[in-house]
Amino acid sequence: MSRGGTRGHVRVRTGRGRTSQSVRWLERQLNDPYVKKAKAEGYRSRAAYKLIELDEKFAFLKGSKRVVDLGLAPGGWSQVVRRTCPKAAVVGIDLLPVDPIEGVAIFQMDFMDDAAPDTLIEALGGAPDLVMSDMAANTVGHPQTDALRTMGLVEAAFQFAIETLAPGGTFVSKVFASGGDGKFVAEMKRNFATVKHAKPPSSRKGSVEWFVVAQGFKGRAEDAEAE
Ligand SMILES: C[S@@+](CC[C@H](N)C(=O)[O-])C[C@H]1O[C@@H](n2cnc3c(N)ncnc32)[C@H](O)[C@@H]1O
Repeated sequence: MSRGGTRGHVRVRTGRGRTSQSVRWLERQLNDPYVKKAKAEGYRSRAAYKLIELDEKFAFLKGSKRVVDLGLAPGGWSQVVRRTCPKAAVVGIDLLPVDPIEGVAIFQMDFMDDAAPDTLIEALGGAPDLVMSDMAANTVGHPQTDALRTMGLVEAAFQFAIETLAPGGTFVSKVFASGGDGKFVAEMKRNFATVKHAKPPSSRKGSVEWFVVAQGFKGRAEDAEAE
């Protein structure tokens, strides 16, 4: 390993001078200021700063009482929620195992499993006021397929949000490119008072990820009829 260039960036060299994909990933991690910041501040992932920056812009975390974290591994977003709202009940789900986080009920299961929504809501003990999804499908290296697979997760997360959120609640989700087709955006606008897209500074420029922040859930018609 040697230091190259005038900025003191770490360069990782492979034996034959060929830079493999994993070496490029390692080089990027070593040089990433958000990775260093996360380590210094005790966050498990640089992703934590995406939520922090979105909250600085849209102010949805403070006052949250029940929060769902979809695709939580390794746990940066849940840590941010717990630090901002220490009294909030938080439930998270991921395909991967996650080390315990105080105050967070963690489920290792597929969110697409039919039992997932009820499992999460039962553990939360009531309607969430914030549903967050940072889920991303494993990439297969074909950009259009990768985007479609992740948008499938986004749509499932959105469906879950509108079926479970308390009125006035917030849905925050990673989306690919500009956030799906016009029909999907229209559906979000029909259900929330405001729908905004943002790319926080910590989201890598080369990444096609964006975030949608939908605030002021209008509630379900059937709930209004039941009152
Ligand atoms: C970008 S990471 C989340 C990072 C996290 N927000 C943090 O702050 O540490 C995306 C996660 O989505 C999870 N994921 C993808 N598909 C899923 C599914 N069907 N059910 C549950 N989790 C899923 C992946 O396993 C991965 O851990």
